[in-house]
Amino acid sequence: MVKRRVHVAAAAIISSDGDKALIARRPSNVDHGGLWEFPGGKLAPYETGLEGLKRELHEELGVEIKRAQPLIRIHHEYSDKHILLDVWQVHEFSGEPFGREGQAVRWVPLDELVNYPFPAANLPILQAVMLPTEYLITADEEEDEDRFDACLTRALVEDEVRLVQLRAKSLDEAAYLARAERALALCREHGARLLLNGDPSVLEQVDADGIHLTSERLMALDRRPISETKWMAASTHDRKQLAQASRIGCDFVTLSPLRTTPSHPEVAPMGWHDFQQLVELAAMPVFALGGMTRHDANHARAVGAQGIASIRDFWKAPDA
Ligand SMILES: Nc1nc2c([nH]c(=O)n2[C@H]2C[C@H](O)[C@@H](COP(=O)(O)OP(=O)(O)OP(=O)(O)O)O2)c(=O)[nH]1
Ligand SMILES: [Mg+2]
Repeated sequence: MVKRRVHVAAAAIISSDGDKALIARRPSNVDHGGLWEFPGGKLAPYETGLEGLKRELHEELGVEIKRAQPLIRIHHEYSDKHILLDVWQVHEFSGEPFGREGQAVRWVPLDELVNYPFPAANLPILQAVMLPTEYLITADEEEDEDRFDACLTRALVEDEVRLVQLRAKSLDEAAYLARAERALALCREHGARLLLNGDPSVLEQVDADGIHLTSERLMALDRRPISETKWMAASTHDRKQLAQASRIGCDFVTLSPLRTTPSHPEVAPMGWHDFQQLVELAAMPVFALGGMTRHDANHARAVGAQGIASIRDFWKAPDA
């Protein structure tokens, strides 16, 4: 049997304070009935994703989209069909949403979305909704602890970074743990999440929000090494590593190098075209890495990425 291919546009509508998303309950008599969903529906012939989404949100909720940005595209095999979920983040709309088709509609705090039953294809959408567009990676060569704290604090306060990876391969274990505790305190103070780049067991010593695996660690694993209550990210560079990240259940990944960087001058950059092809295959949010700055975030989103990851663009002393 050739499976039907269905292209669906769906919306993560975010409240103006940025804290909640609007979800709806599917009627009990349709497929995935009774489960919660991001409002939207199937595209009509010749409609683009955004055109279809505008029509669906008008029909289902009575709202008009004013500003929207691509969030994530997910290909998912259901037993009877292949579905492409083309998800947009809606930042501005007019009208007061209500269930025009009689469906229940609810604003839910982002970190409570996981408590609602969604169709199987939706897991990466929940991760994408919870993640910011920028991922700071701390500078490895940083030796002075006061300067480290100052640089991290500046990025948290001035750049409003909310997702941080502590990468410090040159430190010995005791120094790394000490730096991790301080970084965690600073991140907590500013409402940011901290992932530790290292062996997963490091989470037993520092209660950070998750782990970031090197591509080498990623490829050596045969299952998820930490509980679902922590985040797990990984560094990837090609299709094989992306497939492995998906197999062991990474919540998100970085994909690099997009451009040539001073830290890896010998590695050939993939450029936006190849990057886009790889992201389309990925089953989780992907951050573009390698010569990226905040100015690249919109472009990264337009080709399907969650956003950008960078060391250099965020790592500056306060007076620099
Ligand atoms: N809208 C939406 N559909 C989802 C989500 N997750 C998911 O697997 N789906 C699936 C369920 C359906 O098979 C398909 C969407 O179809 P739909 O029933 O919303 O289509 P529609 O609004 O055009 O409704 P209809 O005119 O066909 O009745 O995508 C989601 O978060 N939102
Ligand atoms: Mg629908």
